[in-house]
Amino acid sequence: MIEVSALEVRIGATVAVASVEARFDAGRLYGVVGPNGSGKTTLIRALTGLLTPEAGEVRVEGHDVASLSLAQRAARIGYLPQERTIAWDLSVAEIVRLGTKDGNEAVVGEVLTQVGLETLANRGVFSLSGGQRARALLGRLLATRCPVLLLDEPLMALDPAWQRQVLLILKDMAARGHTVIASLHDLGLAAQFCDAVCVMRDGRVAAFGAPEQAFTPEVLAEVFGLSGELRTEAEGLALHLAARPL
Ligand SMILES: Nc1ncnc2c1ncn2[C@@H]1O[C@H](COP(=O)(O)OP(=O)(O)OP(=O)(O)O)[C@@H](O)[C@H]1O
Repeated sequence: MIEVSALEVRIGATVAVASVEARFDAGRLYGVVGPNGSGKTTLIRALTGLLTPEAGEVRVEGHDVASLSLAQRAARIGYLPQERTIAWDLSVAEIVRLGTKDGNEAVVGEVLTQVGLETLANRGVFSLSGGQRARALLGRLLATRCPVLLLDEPLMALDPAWQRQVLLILKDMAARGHTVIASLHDLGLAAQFCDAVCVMRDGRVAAFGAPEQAFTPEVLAEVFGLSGELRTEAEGLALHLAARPL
């Protein structure tokens, strides 16, 4: 569980996150959404403790994240950064193994299957496609088995089937009791898969709650500049957006 109170983060002269109050419960998948520059990455980095806030507090599993050592944070928080950089040409299995605490081969095998890379386990990551590399890094995160999983744009570079597959994996991790928070740009997928969404606008939380409560026509218009509505259909929630931005 993560509790955020009165959080303000400045980057240089920019107030990137302001007055954020939020609670992210274990066992749920949260989507952090918002236009470019609205503060999603900054919020996620503040939740990891990598950014020191100007004001406010982030409590992870009951502990002020700022008071935790790096090792204590690493035991509690798994983080997939937006930059998918890998410095060395390790094999896919070695990348996933880096996420485990003790090189647990059963976990490595399970995760390789989850991210669909079991047949590429021995391939060097430099020879992978962009989406395969993204899935290898996701595998490293999943292998941590940390109670809190923070993912910055985990669907970036993935094809439509894998975007859905990854959201199903994240839902499954939430069902296993993890607190899962992912920044997402696809509002339709966020509505379909997330238990709750945190809508960011200019560094502030514009709406927070179940997709059907947060994605109102007003929020879609005012925050995203889009005309649309969320409908409940046989398949679940479906977001219908007009082709043209407002
Ligand atoms: N290193 C930096 N120096 C100055 N300003 C920054 C820096 N990093 C971020 N910002 C500013 O902080 C604000 C929030 O940025 P952030 O990256 O958190 O947005 P975001 O919602 O993740 O955007 P995107 O959807 O484009 O990834 C923006 O106004 C951005 O320009």
